[in-house]
Amino acid sequence: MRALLKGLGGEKIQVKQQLRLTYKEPLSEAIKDKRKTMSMIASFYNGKSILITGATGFMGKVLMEKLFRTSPDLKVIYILVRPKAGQTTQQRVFQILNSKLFEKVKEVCPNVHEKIRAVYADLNQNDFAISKEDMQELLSCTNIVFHCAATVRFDDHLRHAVQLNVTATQQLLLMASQMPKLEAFIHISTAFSNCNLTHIDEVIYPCPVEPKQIIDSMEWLDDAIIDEITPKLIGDRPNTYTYTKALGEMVVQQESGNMNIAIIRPSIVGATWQEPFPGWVDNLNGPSGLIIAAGKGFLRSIRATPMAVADLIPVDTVVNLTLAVGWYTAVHRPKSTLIYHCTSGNLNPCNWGKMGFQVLATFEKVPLERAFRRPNADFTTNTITSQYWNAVSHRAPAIIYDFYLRLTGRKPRMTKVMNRLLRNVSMLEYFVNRSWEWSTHNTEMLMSELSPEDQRVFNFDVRQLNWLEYIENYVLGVKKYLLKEDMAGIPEAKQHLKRLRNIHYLFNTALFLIAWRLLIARSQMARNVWFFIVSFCYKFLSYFRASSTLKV
Ligand SMILES: CCCCCCCCCCCCCCCCCCCCCCCCCC(=O)SCCNC(=O)CCNC(=O)[C@H](O)C(C)(C)COP(=O)(O)OP(=O)(O)OC[C@H]1O[C@@H](n2cnc3c(N)ncnc32)[C@H](O)[C@@H]1OP(=O)(O)O
Ligand SMILES: NC(=O)C1=CN([C@@H]2O[C@H](COP(=O)(O)OP(=O)(O)OC[C@H]3O[C@@H](n4cnc5c(N)ncnc54)[C@H](OP(=O)(O)O)[C@@H]3O)[C@@H](O)[C@H]2O)C=CC1
Repeated sequence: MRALLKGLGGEKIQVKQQLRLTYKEPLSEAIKDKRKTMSMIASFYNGKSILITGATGFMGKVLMEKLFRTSPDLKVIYILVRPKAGQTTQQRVFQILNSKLFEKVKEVCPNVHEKIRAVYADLNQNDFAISKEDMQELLSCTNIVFHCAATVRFDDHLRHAVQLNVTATQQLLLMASQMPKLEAFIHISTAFSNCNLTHIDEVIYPCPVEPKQIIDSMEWLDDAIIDEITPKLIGDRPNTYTYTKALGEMVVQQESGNMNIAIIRPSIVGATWQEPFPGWVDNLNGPSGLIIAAGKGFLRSIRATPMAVADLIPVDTVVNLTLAVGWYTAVHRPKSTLIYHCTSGNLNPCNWGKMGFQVLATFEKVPLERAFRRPNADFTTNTITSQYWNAVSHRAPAIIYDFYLRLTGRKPRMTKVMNRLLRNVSMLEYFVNRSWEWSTHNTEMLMSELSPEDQRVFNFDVRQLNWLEYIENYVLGVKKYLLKEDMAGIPEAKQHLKRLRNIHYLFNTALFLIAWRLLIARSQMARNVWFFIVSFCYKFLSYFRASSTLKV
């Protein structure tokens, strides 16, 4: 019962008073009734002080938005922000609050700017470079911590990846352990932290070298030695990102003390499915960059296994699960650190073939503006054909285009762009040629613990996801929110694609004629074939003309 009342959070006192005044029936019945009509999770966050790291990131923004929209009476959200790209922390917050993503929030929570407190912090620094006063406030007031900040770059130097994904996590846990009002600490990891395995359970798998040893060694090893030992340390993982996220989980386990901690492991996080509106996305990570590259006609072929599971998960689904986990961890206080897989493959699988097909089908209807070539990408499954297509469909057109730019007195750039794209694609290939299985017992258990209202408001049931619709909205979202293209430009974009098609036909015909001309100039055999074809056509035409004259 206490847990239940705690779960009612901000409305706790109000509900108690109401019950005392009006009812004489047992409390449990009344609360059961209340459960049916109100969101326990939403009311839990009302009145709370919440600390979010990584709030300026893709997932962090959606997390804040949902919190403000569903729990407008929350006390404050502290966000750890650093200045970036010439913007102060305040300017960055201002920009986020004034973005399209936050339009609905402003209606529900008009004083949102008063409830968000940007704390200057750099997670790469000691004590995060947080001022003494700010630190004091954070330590004494915080109820819930959501740790989303990370470096998600696959090619990050091990030193930097360890600093952010391991050391900063350790420091944040140390901070959290000094928060007297802390109710839950939620750590966002990745489903790919153990991508060296094919079946992944909801447990922490230890890495051979202890995180503490890695953290210590990063302090005295120089970059050259780190570069040399990196492949040995990461072992059969594909990059420093997945390796350091696995170390981060070990740190969480080791430093958990008696805090209520949970770990969430999302798979490939994509655009929003439903909330606050479908298709919202604002960065190039995961599939988004490749969707643009395909839509603009740069990407024509990718080495991928069409039948491999595309374990995409919409960002709003991840956020709903995260908030439900925050509530459950604080209210039910599980004895051990629970791990929640936020994946789609085992409940509602989609494969890369289906996804690629739907991406191209959407571009047929809604093309991107100023494409380099027509969107016409395909999957290849082996390295040799992939290299062939890279040469023919990627590098050759780039070289020809650069030649054209030079001829017209402009600076060549396409070869550089193409090389960068191919490098990026090669880093993602590991993930599109394999399938994984994640067990989801904890996530399913949590779903069954939610009231019908919570299941609706904090929906993380991916079985309800219609992939074709989702992918179409994703592509539209990439066009609208990421590339900021106007839908009014679609007829012009279609016209541009028609021109590109005509140029393509013209180019191919010219290429064929030139090749043929060169061939017949050099080979007697080609000349004989040519004369045979010409005389055959001539005879056929003469016969056709003669027979049609006879009929008349
Ligand atoms: C049958 C028909 C078939 C048809 C077929 C059709 C096929 C066609 C259909 C195609 C779709 C279907 C297939 C999809 C496959 C998807 C696979 C996804 C797998 C993902 C697995 C993820 C698993 C793990 C999940 C996780 O747990 S991890 C989270 C995910 N993590 C990542 O996904 C990081 C990856 N990326 C990097 O690691 C770095 O990106 C790196 C790569 C090193 C590059 O690095 P670099 O070359 O430096 O390039 P960028 O830094 O990206 O920047 C470059 C420039 O863009 C700029 N720019 C960066 N941002 C932004 C931003 N916001 N806004 C604006 N600009 C930005 C930046 O300013 C810079 O501009 P500039 O400075 O040049 O002016
Ligand atoms: N996106 C995905 O596909 C997946 C993501 N995840 C996990 O989800 C979490 C969030 O990812 P996502 O939102 O996509 O990532 P983003 O790259 O969009 O966001 C990363 C956040 O971390 C912050 N950050 C990075 N370095 C520092 C620093 N030195 N000091 C302060 N803040 C810093 C960034 O701040 P700034 O804006 O200043 O750079 C940003 O707010 C991560 O833990 C990631 O591992 C897990 C699975 C898949």
